[in-house]
Amino acid sequence: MESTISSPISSTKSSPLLHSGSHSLGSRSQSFPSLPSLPSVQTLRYPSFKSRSFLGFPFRSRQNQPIRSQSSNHQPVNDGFVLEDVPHLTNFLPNLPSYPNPLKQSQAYAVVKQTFVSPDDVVAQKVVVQREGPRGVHFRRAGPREKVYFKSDEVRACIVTCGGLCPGINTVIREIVCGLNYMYGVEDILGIEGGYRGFYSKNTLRLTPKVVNDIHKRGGTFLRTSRGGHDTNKIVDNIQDRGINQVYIIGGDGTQRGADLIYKEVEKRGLQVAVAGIPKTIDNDIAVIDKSFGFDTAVEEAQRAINAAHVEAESVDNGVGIVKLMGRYSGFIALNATLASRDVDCCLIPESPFYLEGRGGLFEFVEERLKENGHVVIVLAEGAGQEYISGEMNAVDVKDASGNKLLLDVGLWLTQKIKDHFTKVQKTAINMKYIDPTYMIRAIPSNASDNIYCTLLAQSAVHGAMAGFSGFTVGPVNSRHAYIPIARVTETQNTVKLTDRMWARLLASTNQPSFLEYSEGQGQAKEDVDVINNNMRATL
Ligand SMILES: Nc1ncnc2c1ncn2[C@@H]1O[C@H](COP(=O)(O)OP(=O)(O)OP(=O)(O)O)[C@@H](O)[C@H]1O
Ligand SMILES: O=P(O)(O)OC[C@H]1O[C@](O)(CO)[C@@H](O)[C@@H]1O
Ligand SMILES: [Mg+2]
Repeated sequence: MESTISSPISSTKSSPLLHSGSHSLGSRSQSFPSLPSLPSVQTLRYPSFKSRSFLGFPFRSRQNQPIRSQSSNHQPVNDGFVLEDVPHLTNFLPNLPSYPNPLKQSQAYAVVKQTFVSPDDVVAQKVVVQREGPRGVHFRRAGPREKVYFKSDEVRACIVTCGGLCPGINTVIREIVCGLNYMYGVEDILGIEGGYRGFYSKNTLRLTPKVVNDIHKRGGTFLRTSRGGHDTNKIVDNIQDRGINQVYIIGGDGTQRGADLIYKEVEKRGLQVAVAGIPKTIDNDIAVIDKSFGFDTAVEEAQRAINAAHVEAESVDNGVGIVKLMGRYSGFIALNATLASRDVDCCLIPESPFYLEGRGGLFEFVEERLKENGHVVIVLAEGAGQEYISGEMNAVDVKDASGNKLLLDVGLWLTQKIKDHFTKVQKTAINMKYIDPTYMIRAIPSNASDNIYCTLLAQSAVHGAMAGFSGFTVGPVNSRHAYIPIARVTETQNTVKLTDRMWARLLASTNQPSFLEYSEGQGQAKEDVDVINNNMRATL
């Protein structure tokens, strides 16, 4: 079992260096077999010196000298190291046998200098650090391990895809199948059809490299998908009944929550089942990882819609082009598409409340741009301005089968508002072109760089499962693939931080209003401004 990172503290059973940390991960309460008496925590803080020498991270300054503390005792500045580790099957199956990794014999890895990831390799969550600051949170580096905990001919793997579509799902499916087969000689791979409910309501598909050979060229998911239908007990019963021992779960935050429950139930039942999550979401709202797959493809596709809106708007008098993009709670697609395009005058996202009337409002801005350029292009994320629309329409909350709030159409609402303002208030005719490419940007196949990214994710997930890790999500953290505890990626949602430089870059690029200005009597309701300010505070 890969326990080397843990071993320096194995002799310090009651060490204060062990802590449950701010990310104490609830029920993941098993210790590693080599550390039978460790407290039931997974988040470990290491002693500065031990961790430094043991982990082989000589802490060096730019002159290649060990960095010394400014303070009196000249200890190397190397404390505050935290490993947020993922569970391993041997946590609850301590006698599980291990085997040499068959990759040793693989022709693909024949000339690789270092076939296996060192058990000591970790990935830092923060790469911008202060010289004297704590070393911070780390995750296990993803990749093949020297030992595996499954015999290839005893593996029965399954793959399931849940939630909304996203470019690249088929590439991930393909590469899990090919990775298992070509790297580890696994032949028994099942596709679960139609999301979580497919475990107990549908027959399985047999997946081979031949069956999945071409699927990456198509959008969507070869296995189909669904929302709702997560019944942990029924799913795990089914996993058990079918003799499945590796479960690959591709999906967004909801799916990963479901995967965590599956892992916990598997652990409770003491099953030798590796549960691996592969994060998928077009909204890029999954925490910890750098970026979700398919996001770049979607942003690229969004350019076509923005370009069309711009061409239409600039070809007529007083042309107003509006493009609605996906982004339920996070405006990353709109933000990135705007920054990439340069044709956008204003970008509206859920994280940044806006207002229409009065000084600093959207109407005033549109009027100015029309005067200046004769046309204006607005990009908005579907989750933007929801509070205003539902307030005006007295809308009741409607949810989808997974419990996600169904959004009101902000694109249509804004289109109407702008039209009304110009015809009724300004008495000016405008030429409105509204484009809604929301599903078009996620239903396409992934581009080249997303395809490569998907391949890495799939192979990392396969290596992790074969190595006996379970209850993990794989993903890039500062460009290095890591195994992250599932609960860690679902505890928060990744959103655009208005206080980060990226949003400032966008404002600097479009020169749009920040909607933070309020002047009494200018039409903007005081309550709306309070909402804006509260939201701003929340992002700080
Ligand atoms: N808290 C939860 N616990 C267990 N299962 C969940 C939970 N939330 C969602 N699920 C299940 O996960 C699946 C997908 O969830 P959801 O529809 O929210 O999409 P998602 O995975 O978040 O992806 P996306 O939001 O990118 O479309 C559904 O089958 C749903 O039942
Ligand atoms: O596929 P559905 O159920 O229409 O859901 C659409 C939602 O899914 C997402 O694409 C996330 O997967 C959101 O951007 C969007 O709000
Ligand atoms: Mg989701």
